[in-house]
Amino acid sequence: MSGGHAVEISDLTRVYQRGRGEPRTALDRLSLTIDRGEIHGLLGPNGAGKTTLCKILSTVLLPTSGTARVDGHDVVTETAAVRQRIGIAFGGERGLYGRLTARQNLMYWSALYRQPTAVAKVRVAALLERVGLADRAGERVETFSRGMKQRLHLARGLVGDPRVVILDEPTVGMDPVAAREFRVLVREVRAEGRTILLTTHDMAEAEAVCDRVSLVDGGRLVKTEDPRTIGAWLSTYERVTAENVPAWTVDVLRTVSGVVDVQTSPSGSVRVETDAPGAAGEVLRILVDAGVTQLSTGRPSLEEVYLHVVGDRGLGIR
Ligand SMILES: Nc1ncnc2c1ncn2[C@@H]1O[C@H](COP(=O)(O)OP(=O)(O)OP(=O)(O)O)[C@@H](O)[C@H]1O
Repeated sequence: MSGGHAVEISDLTRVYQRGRGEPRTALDRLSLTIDRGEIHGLLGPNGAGKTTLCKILSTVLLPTSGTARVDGHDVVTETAAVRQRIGIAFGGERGLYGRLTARQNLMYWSALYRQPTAVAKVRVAALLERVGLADRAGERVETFSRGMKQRLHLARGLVGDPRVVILDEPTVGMDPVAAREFRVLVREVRAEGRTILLTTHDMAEAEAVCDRVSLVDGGRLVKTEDPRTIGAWLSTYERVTAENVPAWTVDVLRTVSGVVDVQTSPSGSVRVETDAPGAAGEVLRILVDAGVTQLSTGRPSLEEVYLHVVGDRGLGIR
């Protein structure tokens, strides 16, 4: 094992140039370090640059400028060393052969890693056990549930015994129980001493599984946070909706500390967003004092909180 961090990204920039069209900057001087044995979340909306970063780290795409190192090895000048150390598992159907069995899929990947068949057989059996698919190993992958396919993806990512595992949107489309089981598995993979980079656009997932989370937007690193901070953001955001609110009360609500947005409709209904503890309580008190009787409170969605944090620029969140 080399010294330093598991992943070191410095001023990484990637510009896509399509024909004569406008160049598109997918990564913009992004710097980030990931410690060994860490589960690092990369959280961002569609088009933030997450997949581009994963592709550069796995040596299938060249950066325009800047550097990235995996386990001390440069992704551009030491591709062979990086490929030996990195495993990648995509979400969805990409890269799995539905008409082959789970075991055959993994044997195929082992062959790509040039593992001798006898060694591969032992390793594949252990991996299928590891991800809870040993009893379904001989079945065609097309019969698998979404969660089972994803566990097979993870096993595929582990075929080369990598130091760093990249999981690109691993739980997209999974039901909540399967997603929770998958996160347990991810933690077990970390417990084996591996480092995990997990991309997601789901704040709750980032909070549930990651040791640290980096928010990316428009190819830039917005900030790296402890996931508990994200949990705190979620719990401080509250929304109050009310009907038949007098106009003068709306003006008062706008002055309350912790109120970040007040939306009104012609019918007299009002929606107030708050981002500080106690602010929603103060809003309710003002409304009740003004004689408003139709009131409700709730929490905004994770996506709305995310947009507030990175700045709402109309980015498409799934
Ligand atoms: N091959 C390409 N040619 C041109 N532009 C591209 C190409 N690949 C990605 N882009 C652009 O680069 C930006 C970042 O894309 P990227 O796929 O890395 O984002 P992402 O965060 O992974 O989003 P998603 O969650 O949708 O996959 C987007 O604006 C995208 O349109």
